[in-house]
Amino acid sequence: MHSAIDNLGPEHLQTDLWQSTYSLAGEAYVHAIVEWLARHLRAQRVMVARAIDLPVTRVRVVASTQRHAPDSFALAGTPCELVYRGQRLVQTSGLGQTFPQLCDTGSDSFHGYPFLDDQGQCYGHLAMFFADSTTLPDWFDTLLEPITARLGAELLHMEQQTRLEAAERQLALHNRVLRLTTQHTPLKQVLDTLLNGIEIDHPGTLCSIMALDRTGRFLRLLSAPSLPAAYLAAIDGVEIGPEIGSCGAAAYRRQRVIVNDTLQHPYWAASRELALRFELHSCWSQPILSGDRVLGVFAIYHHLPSVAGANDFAMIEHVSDLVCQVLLHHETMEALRLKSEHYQMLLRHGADGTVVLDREGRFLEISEGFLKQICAEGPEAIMATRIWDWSANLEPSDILKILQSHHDQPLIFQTAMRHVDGSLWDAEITATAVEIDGQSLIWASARDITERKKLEAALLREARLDSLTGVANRGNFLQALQKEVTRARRYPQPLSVLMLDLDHFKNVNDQYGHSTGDDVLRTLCRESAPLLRKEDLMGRLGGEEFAIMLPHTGVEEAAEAARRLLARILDMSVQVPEVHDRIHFSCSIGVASLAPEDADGERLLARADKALYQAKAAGRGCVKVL
Ligand SMILES: Nc1nc2c(ncn2[C@@H]2O[C@H](COP(=O)(O)OP(=O)(O)OP(=O)(O)O)[C@@H](O)[C@H]2O)c(=O)[nH]1
Repeated sequence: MHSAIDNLGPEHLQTDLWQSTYSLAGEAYVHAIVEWLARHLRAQRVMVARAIDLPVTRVRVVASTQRHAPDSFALAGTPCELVYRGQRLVQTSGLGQTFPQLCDTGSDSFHGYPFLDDQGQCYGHLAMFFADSTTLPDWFDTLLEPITARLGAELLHMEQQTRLEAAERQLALHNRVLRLTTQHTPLKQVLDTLLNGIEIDHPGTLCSIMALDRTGRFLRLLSAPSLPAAYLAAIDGVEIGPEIGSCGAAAYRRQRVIVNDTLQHPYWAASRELALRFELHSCWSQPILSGDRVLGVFAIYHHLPSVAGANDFAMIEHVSDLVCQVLLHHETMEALRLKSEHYQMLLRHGADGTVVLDREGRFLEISEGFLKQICAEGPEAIMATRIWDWSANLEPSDILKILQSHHDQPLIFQTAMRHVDGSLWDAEITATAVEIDGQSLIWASARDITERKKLEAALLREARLDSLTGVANRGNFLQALQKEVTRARRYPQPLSVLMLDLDHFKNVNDQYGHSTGDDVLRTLCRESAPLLRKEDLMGRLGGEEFAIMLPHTGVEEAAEAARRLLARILDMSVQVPEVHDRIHFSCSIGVASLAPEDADGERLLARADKALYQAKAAGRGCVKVL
């Protein structure tokens, strides 16, 4: 059967076409042509479509006379598939037999016209379906030629327009994501924004981003705004491997893994149930790489099996590059944040007090530890002071010298510091020159060494004193005597020494016990002390033998002092616990004064010892002078 236009002349049609479309362009023109053809040819269905991607497997319907026509359809098994080989296709009858999937449509005849680009590649087509077998007259082909050329041009223009708009949207999204990233927006929010934008721009897609964890073995979910929560729970923490789904495999292989049909692909063998349950029939995964390092995986899912084309690959690569930048930025910021938190923690909670000072001694930072050390309640009042307000023994000029000197190594020194109430504490200061933000500053830590100092002093004292009696020990006494001999010679000044030895002390020990003997030694020293001047020094030379150094004292004076001391000693007594009685004791004393022939202190001491020997020989309990 011929078509309805046989009754209309080409001139009439040409005029009608011009009237129907002269003011139209773009999509409106395409729609008008489709309607015009359907009306005049009494076609069952007229449609214009364009290729979605290359190679062409699906086409998008741009205009159709069929109500509720799908947005797009797969070419396989349709007469349109043949048009995309680049040639006009006319089947005047028997369409249902040639293309069984069209049986139900009631179409018997098909006329298809390809739109070809410069390389002869078909990028769109015009299709007309007729319920009856239909042949179009040759003159109609001539009439149609400029129409198909214009349709093709409009399609190209629309395509460019669409691409331009998509590129603008992509750029806007890209900028938005980067802006959010630099504004320190939480990572999930940045990635959600990106994936939402992609899903709006690519209807039917569901996106996800997963990060490879520290072990490099497991993927952790970062963002997937549209995928079902139960599915996400199932894949969060998935281990990577050469054939573990799309994402696990992409991360492991460091290559894009495109699974067009999850129910068929071997990588999804173990997850088929999951894919079925959530109707996820395709999954394209792209590893997010920074050099050799895998940061994570970007994935796009579809509810239908979907073949990825060149445009999809370009988009996937663009998105994963962007995500890579976002993740690296986040990683850097996170590392900085941690570092700064560690420093703040050290500054706040370190046992040592820490301050940051400028080179003029002003406080820039004060740690909790330092506030505790100076017993201050808060930093406010302290910030207004200068570091030397807290030093007890350094002048501001000394401190300025330290602050302004250029030292490569930390400067460590001990100094006395003040508490807020003015009392003192000992500090060991470590001052380090640091460069912060281009400014040359001093980072100083103060350790409270008050207790350590006390301990050191006690140890020093112990090392110089006799542990039983508390008077100077032999070494300390001899050292002091030697010093005094030197001084007495230089100025010159008299100097005398008493040698003192308890009489029959062995008997005390034997009779009353060693502890009573100790008590006698302690009593002797303790009760002799008030008789000595500040500059005098008593020392225990050993056992029950003592010496007393009397600076600025001549022999007569010394003998007098010895006699006074002896009289006092004879009065001394100690309690003997067992006998409930006190016992007395006596001693002998030898006196010698520094003479020109005394080579040193020991020599002087030897002469006093000689005098002591004489006192013992003279019956004890007396003073002898040499
Ligand atoms: N309790 C006590 N006894 C000491 C200590 N050091 C030495 N002695 C005793 O002092 C006594 C000294 O005895 P001797 O050297 O015989 O002298 P002495 O008995 O005092 O006799 P003369 O010096 O000759 O009067 C000994 O019994 C020592 O054990 C001490 O730290 N504590």
